[in-house]
Amino acid sequence: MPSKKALVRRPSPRLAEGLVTHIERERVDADLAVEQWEAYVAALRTHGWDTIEVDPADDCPDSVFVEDTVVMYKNVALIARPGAESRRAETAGVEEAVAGLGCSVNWIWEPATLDGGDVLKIGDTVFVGRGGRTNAAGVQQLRAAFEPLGARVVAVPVSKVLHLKSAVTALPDGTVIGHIPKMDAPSLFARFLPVPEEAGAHVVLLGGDKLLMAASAPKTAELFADLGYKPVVVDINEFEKLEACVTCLSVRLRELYV
Ligand SMILES: NC(=O)NCCC[C@H](N)C(=O)O
Repeated sequence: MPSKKALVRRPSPRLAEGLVTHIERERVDADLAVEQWEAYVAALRTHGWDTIEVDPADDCPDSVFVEDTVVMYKNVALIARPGAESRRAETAGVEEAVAGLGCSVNWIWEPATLDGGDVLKIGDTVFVGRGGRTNAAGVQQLRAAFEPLGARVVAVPVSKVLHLKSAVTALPDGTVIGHIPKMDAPSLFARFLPVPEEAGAHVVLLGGDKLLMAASAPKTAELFADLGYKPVVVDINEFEKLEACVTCLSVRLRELYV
């Protein structure tokens, strides 16, 4: 049976010191952030995901954004090398967790940098954002890791947002969704649906027609409901203050046979 496991990582007590690059810093309420994180994890569990907590990395303010530390393709866990130096210590605990789950482990090596938030998989097509966090060597190493396994890696320029998935994700049928003002090259995506809000570009596929979305994208939730999907809405505004979105808070392991 394909797995329905998801990695998550409890917020660091230093969360409020997390990086901000494209937005103004706002005060983060650490207690509220923990409540929001717990509700996010509960939403995954309610929809059938077995959540696995990676050991916390309390000294790493951004460690809750576990998506950036590893990219899954089939049963291979490619350990990222975050573009921000302050985030590099996050990967050790994640490596331990995926190895413990029986994944084959591979690594992005210096001088390459790659953040998991830059990688969007749609079937065997793997889009990778080349931007502030992922460099050209990171794109090359991603290709070298996954193309022999059957992936087609497509590089996408990203300059207006932190990560590729800050601008685009995809619906269950593979339609790419994005907020055009935040995209460099919308024409790269063959089947594309523009959404009216920046946060509307972020969905986590929970299975079937259920889409996990942020409360900050009500118009897009309405649009998706009208298209026959079922939005499952969580408030993650304390994390949004740190330039994060719903995708960043988990890594789904969908192709482990356990
Ligand atoms: N995948 C993501 O979009 N991750 C968000 C990371 C936010 C964090 N403050 C950072 O700048 O690295």
